[in-house]
Amino acid sequence: MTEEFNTAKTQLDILAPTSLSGNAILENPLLNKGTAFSEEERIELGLLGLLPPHIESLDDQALRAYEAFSMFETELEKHIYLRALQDNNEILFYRMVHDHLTEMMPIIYTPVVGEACQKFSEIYRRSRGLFISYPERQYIETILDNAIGKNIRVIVVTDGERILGLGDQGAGGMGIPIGKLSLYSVCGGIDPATTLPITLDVGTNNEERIKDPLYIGWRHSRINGEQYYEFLDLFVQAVIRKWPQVVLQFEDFALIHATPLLEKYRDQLCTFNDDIQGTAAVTVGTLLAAVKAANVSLCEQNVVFLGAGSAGCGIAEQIIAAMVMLGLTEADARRHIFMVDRHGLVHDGMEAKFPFQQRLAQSYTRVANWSADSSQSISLLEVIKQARPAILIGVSGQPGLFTEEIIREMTRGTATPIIFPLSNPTARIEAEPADVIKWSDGKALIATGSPFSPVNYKGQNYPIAQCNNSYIFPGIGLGILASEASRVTDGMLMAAAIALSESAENDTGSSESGLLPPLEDIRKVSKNIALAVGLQAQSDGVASKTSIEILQDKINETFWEPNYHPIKHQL
Ligand SMILES: NC(=O)c1ccc[n+]([C@@H]2O[C@H](COP(=O)([O-])OP(=O)(O)OC[C@H]3O[C@@H](n4cnc5c(N)ncnc54)[C@H](O)[C@@H]3O)[C@@H](O)[C@H]2O)c1
Ligand SMILES: O=C(O)C[C@H](O)C(=O)O
Ligand SMILES: [Mg+2]
Repeated sequence: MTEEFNTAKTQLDILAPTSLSGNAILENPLLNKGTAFSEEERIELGLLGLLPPHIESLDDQALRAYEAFSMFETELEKHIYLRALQDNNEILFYRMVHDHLTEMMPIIYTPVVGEACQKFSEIYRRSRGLFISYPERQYIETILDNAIGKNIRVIVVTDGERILGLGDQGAGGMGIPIGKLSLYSVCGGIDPATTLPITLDVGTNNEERIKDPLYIGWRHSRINGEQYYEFLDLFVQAVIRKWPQVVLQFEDFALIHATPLLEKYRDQLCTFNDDIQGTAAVTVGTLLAAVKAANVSLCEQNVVFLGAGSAGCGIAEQIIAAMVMLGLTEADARRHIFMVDRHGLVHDGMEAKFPFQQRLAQSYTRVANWSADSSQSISLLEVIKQARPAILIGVSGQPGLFTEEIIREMTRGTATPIIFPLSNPTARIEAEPADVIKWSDGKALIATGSPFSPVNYKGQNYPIAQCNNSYIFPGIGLGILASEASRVTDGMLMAAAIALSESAENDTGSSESGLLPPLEDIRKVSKNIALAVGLQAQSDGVASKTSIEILQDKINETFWEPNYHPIKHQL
């Protein structure tokens, strides 16, 4: 056991002593240690006879649990097993995931969590987190009171409408907040007793789900418009009243709601939208590492996006901010960004639906003669031929759109094309890394949203970085808690991106993980991000000033590790 483990704090420090006894303890995943309860605890807590006599250590238990995990054949079965373990004994679950992060992260998170959301009703076993359904809106306060943890510091909330690239999964979307919060704990050291996954069940427009006799959600089409925003406001105001300091992360909301909700609430509490802002930070961080590896300047590159949605527009704005930070004027920076959506290049001669897309529209006079035919629609291929980008980012949720022709055209225009097909889960990716390597003859620098093994091409190994917001949000959460920041500023997100790129630089060359540091280092990376975020919060005036040393100590103190601690009984 490492020293880091021995000195770390656990949620049991906070929970123990307990007034519970007997089965009530074994039924509580935050308290249950199973066969690891000592003889003294078994006597004191009323557990005698409820457990087999041999007393085990956490390491012994982890060995058995890993054997059991390895016996399952499908990834979904492994997911169900790990989720059951989490609901039975959280410390054992976190120890397992911590010790086998590279193997288990894709099982509890992207991509397998996508299938788990689609089949959530079939595989449902036991309650976790809170479901707040529209018909129960008058009970919101009571529902929040019913949360198991009483000192909630981080909430991830979804309404299930845009689950990865899999669309509307209704109440099944709950898999996403559960998975994200597991990463907050294992990668960012956030005590699981202080986290809370929430699903706002506002109905679903997914016919398959509604017709499914096993569907666990409210069987009703989605509410929308004013009703929707009133319901969301009831929720957010109740959260502010109950936990005014909480970090509220919005996750996997549909395009029409994501930005308006962020704009409405970002000045009311400590909140951010992970798909817009977390994704932007991880992508800018990875891009900074990529341009360095390609030995080019970001400000001299054109950047083309496929998908002008929440993620695409969020990333684009942060690239513009990075270019401005590096010396361009904002107007010049905007000229480098080309957003291609369903109807081709977004330009001001067409009707762009949303203000956040309009802000990124190219001037039609500049691109008028780019169209291959007489229509005003300018395809991705035409944009690449004309704009000669070095960077291509896919956030369309549509598989296969980075075709051989597209990748070859990218390779024709630049020595080291930077190609990021970021759509999740794996089946939604714009192009498989192996194809991108082949079509670019090994020249492309690649990062994907879902995990991929290294590609072997002509005898050389090409590691594929996983540019997923999971590299960012655990560190942001840790930085906010440690610095007690009251808001999430744009500066804090940029600080997170820069800290990630610096961590990447320190690792590049030695790692198997390409442009980003290896997952095994994620906790160190999260601490670096947390420090940068906390310092930026202080400079932005949303956290009290301290010295770097004090902030660093606070981060280390806050950082939770999965260890057992003695539990005492209290009447
Ligand atoms: N890697 C990551 O960390 C990360 C983070 C966020 C989102 N994503 C992925 O990115 C994808 C999009 O997420 P989002 O939140 O932006 O969704 P969104 O619904 O807000 O945006 C998707 C956009 O793609 C456009 N689109 C659809 N079909 C298209 C086509 N054929 N050609 C061009 N554009 C098309 C849509 O019109 C929409 O504007 C999802 O698959 C999601 O899983 C990845
Ligand atoms: O959940 C992920 O894997 C990343 C991102 O938040 C997404 O919605 O795809
Ligand atoms: Mg998401």
